Amino acid sequence: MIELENVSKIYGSGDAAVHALSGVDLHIPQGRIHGVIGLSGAGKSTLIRCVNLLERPSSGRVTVNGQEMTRLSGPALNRARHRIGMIFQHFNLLTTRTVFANVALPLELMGYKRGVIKERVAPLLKLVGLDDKAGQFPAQLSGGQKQRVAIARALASEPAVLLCDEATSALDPQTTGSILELLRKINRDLGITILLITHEMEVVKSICHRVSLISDGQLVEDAEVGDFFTSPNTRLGRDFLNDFLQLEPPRELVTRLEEAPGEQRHPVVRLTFSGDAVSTPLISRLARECGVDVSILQAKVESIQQRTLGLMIAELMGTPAQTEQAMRYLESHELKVEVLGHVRRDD
Ligand SMILES: Nc1ncnc2c1ncn2[C@@H]1O[C@H](COP(=O)(O)OP(=O)(O)OP(=O)(O)O)[C@@H](O)[C@H]1O
Repeated sequence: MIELENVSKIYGSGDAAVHALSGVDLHIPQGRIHGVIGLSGAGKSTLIRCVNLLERPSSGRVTVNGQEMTRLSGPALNRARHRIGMIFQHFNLLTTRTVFANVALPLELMGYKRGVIKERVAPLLKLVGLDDKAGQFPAQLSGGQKQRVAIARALASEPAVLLCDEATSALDPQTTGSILELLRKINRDLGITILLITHEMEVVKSICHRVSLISDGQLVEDAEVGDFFTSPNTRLGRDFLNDFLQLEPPRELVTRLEEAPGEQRHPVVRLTFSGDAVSTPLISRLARECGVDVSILQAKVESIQQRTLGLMIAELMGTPAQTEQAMRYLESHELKVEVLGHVRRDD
């Protein structure tokens, strides 16, 4: 449905050249919601704009709806773009047009007659919950309502694919939730494939089936959302996850953490666990089987797409041999164990 093969994009040339995308491969089957997440400047906007050729890749191949976009130009490219809707962070509505006229615009440009346009726009406004706002102007709408207009406009040409460029980044959390719910409904009921870019893990967690992580123009991870949230493969992925879960050791403890282990020190660990491990009483078993006491400093359980993810920061109290055995024991039960540092035993 959406296929990027070895796509690169270089802005400028010579010393000023910026390699915004390098050798990106991405395959998104029909009917999926795929998120691309990355830090600012990683290449997210460039990637999504290469899908409908708002940016033409410097090399590589882009295929959407079975059509090789990178071979098209002029009217053929315009026709192919009608099957690809797009929404933006700042909505990009025409301020002098009413809600109805904004949604009608792509149909007017495609040469549809007024009667047909009316027939098409009315159900779209109903779908996005704005059938009572047809005569209003963008300035009279809230941010969430403006994005709903933009979604209706993007759907007017009956696209098979919807591209969302940071579509909720300008919205408050509650409005974000309602826009994500609308996108989920569009995907489910209309079967539209959605590619979205975001810097917010909450967006990925809420609606994406699969996620890619982009860093310096390269895709460094590509995983089902449940897998990404339970065991990211890269340092950057773990940073995104820890940031999202906000499970850091208490500040007071961080100042006392030392890197080196030793006879007089206890390890402080971050434990990540999912599946059966969440409901197994592993902590009490550590005491019984390894002679290690566990002081829980922070803990939380998250539910991510039918999977439960547990996180804990804990101090393991025992001799170095006992705490080492405890960590091996936890790992043998599929827990991920990260040693954050060591604190002095007599602290
Ligand atoms: N038109 C352009 N000309 C030159 N460089 C550009 C252009 N557009 C983007 N870049 C550069 O390409 C790199 C990737 O930019 P891009 O906007 O794709 O990243 P992003 O992940 O979307 O960032 P943000 O989240 O801040 O929007 C950055 O180094 C950026 O400065």
